[in-house]
Amino acid sequence: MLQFKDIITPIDFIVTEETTLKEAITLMYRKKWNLLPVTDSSRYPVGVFTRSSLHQMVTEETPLTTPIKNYIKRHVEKLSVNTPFEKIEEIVKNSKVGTGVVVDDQNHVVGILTKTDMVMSLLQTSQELQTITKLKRTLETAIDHAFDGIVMADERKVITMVSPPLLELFNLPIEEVLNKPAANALPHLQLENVYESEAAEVSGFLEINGIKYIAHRIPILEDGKVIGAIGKVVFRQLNEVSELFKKLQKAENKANFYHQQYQQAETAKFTWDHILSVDPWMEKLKKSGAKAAKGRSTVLIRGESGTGKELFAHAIHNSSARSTGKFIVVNCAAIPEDLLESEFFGYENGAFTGARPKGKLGKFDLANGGTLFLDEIGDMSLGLQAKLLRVLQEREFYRVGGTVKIKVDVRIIAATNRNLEEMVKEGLFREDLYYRLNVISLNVPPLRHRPNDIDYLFGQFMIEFNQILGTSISGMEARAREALLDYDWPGNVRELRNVMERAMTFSESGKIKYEDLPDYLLKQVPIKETTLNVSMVENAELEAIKKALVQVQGNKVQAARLLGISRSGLYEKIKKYKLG
Ligand SMILES: Nc1ncnc2c1ncn2[C@@H]1O[C@H](COP(=O)(O)OP(=O)(O)OP(=O)(O)O)[C@@H](O)[C@H]1O
Repeated sequence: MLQFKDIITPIDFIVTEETTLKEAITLMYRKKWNLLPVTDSSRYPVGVFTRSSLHQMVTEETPLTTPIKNYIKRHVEKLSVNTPFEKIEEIVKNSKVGTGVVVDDQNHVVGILTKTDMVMSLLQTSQELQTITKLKRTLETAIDHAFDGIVMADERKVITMVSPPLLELFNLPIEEVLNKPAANALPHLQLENVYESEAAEVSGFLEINGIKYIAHRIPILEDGKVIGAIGKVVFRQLNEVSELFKKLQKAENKANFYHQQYQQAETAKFTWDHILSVDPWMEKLKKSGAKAAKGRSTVLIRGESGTGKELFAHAIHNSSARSTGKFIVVNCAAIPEDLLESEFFGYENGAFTGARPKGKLGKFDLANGGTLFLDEIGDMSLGLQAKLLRVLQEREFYRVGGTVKIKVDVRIIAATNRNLEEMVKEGLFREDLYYRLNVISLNVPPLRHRPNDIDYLFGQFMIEFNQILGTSISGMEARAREALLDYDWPGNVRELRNVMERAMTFSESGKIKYEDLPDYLLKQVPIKETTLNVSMVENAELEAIKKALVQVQGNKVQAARLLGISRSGLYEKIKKYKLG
């Protein structure tokens, strides 16, 4: 009779509390395991080191030489090597973890047992079992609960069984797979190969939706004839551990890395294709931006923080005639007031104490022949506004402490999330500069006004973060999705991106769950715009009003003019639709 001990994966190493992070990663990577049993020197179990322990150490940037002892999970899911075989089905069904630690009679760790191990051994030893129905039921239970994807085909190369994780990975409904020829339903797996080769094989790394996977193809042989095939698709733990390993080696700092890279490189990294959206208004805005790019006029990009204003600036530069020139970013709010002038115009030798002896080039010099992106222009002091206006008018300037006029050919793109008109009224922003900058104005709508984008961006960021983080998240629970759609995203796309990154880092199950979302987001009382009972015509009207308000930054007089209705008419509608 088949026993547990016949199907476990034996261990040929000892991991103790003193094992270092580096050794643990190397082992997990080499063995392709998602759990290491930790023992004392006599092999008595003391805990387990899991994928999430590893994740935590990497995220905390723990040095590679650190012992793993403080990151071990002390609760060990133990299985006796003498467990009767009939209990397998029960264990597969009830165990919450995908991998158990196997101990012998003396409580020594002798191996580990994964659900996939069980399935594979059951398949290979099927002839030994007498009752076919029992085998089938056990097999189905195991397949349903296996962590990896499993598929079986019969002698006609038709699929007879498939596991849920595999369907999830390829995003296929079961009807399109079960009882269909393997070559049509799951062409990427190439299961049909083994009917000819009669030998088991393993694919290289394959990829779908940013998730890397490996396909094992195993022929089922009877009297030298292939009577079926089994495909095993390993993606979850393998992917995560190997990606983490690679990432650690490169000492890569995920998102920050990309951000710094594009900020420092002085080139515009993004094009129109990087501005992801399915919103018709955004599409229009991208077209207007592309048109504006062709000229040399100043462009003013407006919109709330995190809506993608900087992306627009990059894309304009990249699709302009000066795309081979530099793209220089200045965040007007981030530079201390007393340094702003020299940042912009540079300084001559010895212009002030502490200045470098050779002088310094300013952003206008650097951007010559290219584009200067002035982010947060609304935060610039009045004094500097006057100087900027002069450069924009005369296209020449003096360095700080300099006497020679410098001529430059720079295109200005400015961005702000502040209400410049109000600032002009309050005397905080120069009116003449406002008109100079506001030649072409693009108003990027906030995310809450483009609900279809919210859903679309989840999917796109999921693909991107699967690649960056090395995770294999294939979807989102309905409840989590609802919570995210209900939220009003004050931080716009930047916030959505961060929430996705966080949720994908914390997710343990291959799907983003409600619990993976930050608390502040769940506690917010949703804005119930959708509970308003409006007809289709009214809905169109509501949309038009919302768009007009976004376009003019909430200025109701301008919005009414844009819509061709009276101001009081607009106020009435705002009240009706509860927009105010
Ligand atoms: N449509 C979009 N598609 C993909 N990514 C986007 C989109 N809009 C914004 N992002 C991402 O959101 C983040 C914020 O974008 P960006 O810095 O361009 O916003 P911003 O409006 O300039 O913000 P701020 O006003 O705070 O400077 C970036 O990581 C950017 O890549």
